[in-house]
Amino acid sequence: MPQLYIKICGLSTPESVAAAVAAGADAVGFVFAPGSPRTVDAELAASLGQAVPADVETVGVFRNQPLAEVMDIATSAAVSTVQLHGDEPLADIRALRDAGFKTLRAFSVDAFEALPEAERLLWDAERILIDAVEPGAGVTFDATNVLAEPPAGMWLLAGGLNPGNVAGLVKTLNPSGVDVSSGVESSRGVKDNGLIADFIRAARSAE
Ligand SMILES: O=C(O)c1ccccc1NCC(=O)[C@H](O)[C@H](O)COP(=O)(O)O
Repeated sequence: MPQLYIKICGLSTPESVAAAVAAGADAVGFVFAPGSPRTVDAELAASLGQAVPADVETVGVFRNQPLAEVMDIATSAAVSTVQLHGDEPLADIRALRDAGFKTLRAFSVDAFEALPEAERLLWDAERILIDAVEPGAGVTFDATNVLAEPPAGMWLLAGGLNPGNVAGLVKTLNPSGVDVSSGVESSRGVKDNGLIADFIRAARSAE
């Protein structure tokens, strides 16, 4: 079975990027969606990304921004992967892949459950992330329905994960990976390097 994919999101300092890489993260996320306490600009992300080894993905997180703006920022920041966290269509994901980016499409659990069967089958071929309704808020959601009908392809679980609950949720829901932001912070938007290491250790203990 492939190793659990672990993404640490919302990084904005060289220290937290180094902590995530040293602890064995598979991906580090930079938020480009406006209005978040974690928002960084392309220049800062590009400089943070220089310390990231090639086998660790650098993920730019966007929400309902025009595709041209996403391409422009992702290119300037030199991220390997684009995560779309709004209502973006499959066509945007395909355009980004054609442009050379790896992709990750986030759905709130509500939006995922509301997808018509035919559309859900299309998304099964993509890497997707199932999140709480408000991204980056550290809130968990009722996973009963996800458990009843989990995505068939590669999918990450997010939403209120922390070092104390991640192992249990991985064992119960069996996602391909996990994504965390608030649960590894000492205060909103401020990463705690000890919690980052604790989270990755706890997640790996469930494999
Ligand atoms: O982190 C944000 O502030 C954010 C803002 C706008 C869109 C997406 C955002 N984060 C996306 C993530 O990938 C988070 O890691 C994910 O929502 C989990 O967050 P949390 O519940 O805080 O662990």
